[in-house]
Amino acid sequence: MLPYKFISESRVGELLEWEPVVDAVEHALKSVSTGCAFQSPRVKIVLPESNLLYSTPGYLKDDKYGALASRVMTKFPSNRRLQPPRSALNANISLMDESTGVVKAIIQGNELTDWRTAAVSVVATKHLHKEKPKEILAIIGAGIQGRIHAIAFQTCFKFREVRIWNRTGKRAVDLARKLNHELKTDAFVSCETVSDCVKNADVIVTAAMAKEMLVKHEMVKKGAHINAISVNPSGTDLDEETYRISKVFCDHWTGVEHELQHIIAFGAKFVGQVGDVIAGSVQAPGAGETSIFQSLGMAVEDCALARLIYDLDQIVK
Ligand SMILES: NC(=O)C1=CN([C@@H]2O[C@H](COP(=O)(O)OP(=O)(O)OC[C@H]3O[C@@H](n4cnc5c(N)ncnc54)[C@H](OP(=O)(O)O)[C@@H]3O)[C@@H](O)[C@H]2O)C=CC1
Ligand SMILES: O=C(O)C1=NCCCC1
Repeated sequence: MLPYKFISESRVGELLEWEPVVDAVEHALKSVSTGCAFQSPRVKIVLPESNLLYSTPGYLKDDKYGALASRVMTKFPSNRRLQPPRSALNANISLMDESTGVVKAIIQGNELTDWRTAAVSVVATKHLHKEKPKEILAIIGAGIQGRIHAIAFQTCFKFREVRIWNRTGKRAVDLARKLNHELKTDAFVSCETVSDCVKNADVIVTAAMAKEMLVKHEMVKKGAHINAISVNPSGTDLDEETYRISKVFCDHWTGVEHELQHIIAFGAKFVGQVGDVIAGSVQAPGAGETSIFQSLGMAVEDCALARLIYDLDQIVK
């Protein structure tokens, strides 16, 4: 018998639903603005063959989603070429008792990472693109994050049209077809060019990990909101001018200082954390202002989800 609970990927998948996940990450995002988030910048170790090991410990002080947790994640990009292919990112979370520090659960963390990242983009869009049109969504990248963002956004906002572009075009075509079938809709369409995908979109998600700047400022509608998900110190999915002309928001300042110097060097001005807008200390972008949420991911988001999963595992049979 293990001295802690083990919660597998499949159990996590059974337990999660969008409404509570969005609520949990909204608490986590707000906590950075209210003194309830205790976390450090992400620790990253470069392994042979440029593989990566990340560690993100944190403590979220919150009645509903408070938790002490630490995530260990690896990024082995060549996993996608294995037979059968495996996810490039693999994560596990240890959840500790808040009064003793003793580990009470190990949670497999890939589903958690996918859901929380998409839910964070949903919350950023809700607060930074408030009362603005949400008719057309453009998704750049049909990998794991592209897919989960498509599902989360369609569940939470119901866009009239969800366009998907991917470097390997067939993956976008297949994803659009599969999602139309699974969600019983015809809203999902694939696009052959980035420009066709982004044109007139109200909201854009970039999750392509690209080395080239795929989205150019002239493609982006004035007043659109962009969720830039990719975490890539050597490149961005958006061009420099898009950063310069937009109001740029982050999840946490320490992450910006630590990991986003290349974007600051473009002349991007970070105006606040999403949590500052939720807490009311920074204004949301106005009508006609284009906004970017530059997502990095942070420990307190994992804390909130680990707590939600642990609590649900106790009550859902
Ligand atoms: N902000 C956060 O909290 C999180 C961020 N991430 C980041 O999100 C990004 C996507 O992750 P994930 O979906 O899991 O990865 P996947 O490996 O599942 O998908 C990668 C996607 O990027 C595309 N791509 C790779 N290289 C290029 C290129 N040079 N030009 C254009 N497209 C390219 C791939 O296209 P193709 O199919 O043609 O290969 C594919 O669509 C990563 O940068 C990851 O680090 C992930 C989790 C959390
Ligand atoms: O989920 C996170 O946090 C990630 N961190 C760095 C790389 C991509 C995912």
